Amino acid sequence: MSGSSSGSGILQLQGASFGYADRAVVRGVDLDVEPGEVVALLGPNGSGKSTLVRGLLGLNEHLGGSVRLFGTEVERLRDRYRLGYVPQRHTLSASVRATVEEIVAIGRLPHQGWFARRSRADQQIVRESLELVGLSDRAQEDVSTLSGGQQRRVLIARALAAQPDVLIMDEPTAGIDEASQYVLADVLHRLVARGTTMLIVTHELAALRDVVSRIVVLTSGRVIFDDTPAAYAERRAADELAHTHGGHHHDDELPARRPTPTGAHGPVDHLGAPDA
Ligand SMILES: Nc1ncnc2c1ncn2[C@@H]1O[C@H](COP(=O)(O)OP(=O)(O)OP(=O)(O)O)[C@@H](O)[C@H]1O
Repeated sequence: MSGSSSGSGILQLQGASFGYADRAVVRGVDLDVEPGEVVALLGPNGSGKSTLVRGLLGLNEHLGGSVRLFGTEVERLRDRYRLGYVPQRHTLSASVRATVEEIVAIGRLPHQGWFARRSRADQQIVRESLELVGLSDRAQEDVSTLSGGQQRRVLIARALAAQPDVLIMDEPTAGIDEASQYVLADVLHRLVARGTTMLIVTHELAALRDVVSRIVVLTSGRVIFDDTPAAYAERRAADELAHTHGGHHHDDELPARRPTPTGAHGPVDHLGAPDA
């Protein structure tokens, strides 16, 4: 990860609202993300997860509150490459004729300029990015010959090649088979080991449960939960319990439902539900 920050935080949102034209979809969000945190952003369909992350990238309207990225007001941030973005459900079109390496090298453009040649250092960073996502052996292949999951990894490598200070991923595991989801989770583990700060929109928390250090839940555009995976598991267990017993009480069922106390990275068996 490159670059120094004028503030210690990566993302600092206070009462932040984002939306389209002047319709706020995400409202009053307070969120501080520190270096090294891996935050999963959960919520039902249409709750505003993509709107929030795309708002950070300046891809929709910032309608209120304060949004600071790396200590700088979002509107004044010049080095946009510091936010690495892997968009939702995006694969590389078959109409693009390019090798895996060429796609990843696009990530170096903010550093090298459009017309400059790639330096040895650029080439080394491209190689390292490919290695991190486990695609070194496919570098010279046409991207269109890769599977959906592999293409998703190419896009992660492209984002990493820009050496961002935070990696924002919108549903990195969506629409790919379960085996590929676990390969992707391995890639994310490697990034965690390097201290990469990540904000991951996901519905498939089960595949990422050992990766995330914090869970934020959005509902109808508002943050309704922000805590550790262990606290989230406890909350879900308590909700399930209330739901199961609602009104008529069966004492003999209680112990089976009691949440297990865990650490931040402890087992979080209840996290597999698709929506928060
Ligand atoms: N480009 C857009 N213009 C106008 N409204 C939009 C646009 N994109 C999304 N919305 C609206 O914003 C709301 C939140 O959508 P968003 O895609 O942020 O939710 P989400 O939580 O990411 O959903 P999903 O899990 O289905 O991806 C929805 O009502 C949606 O219709």
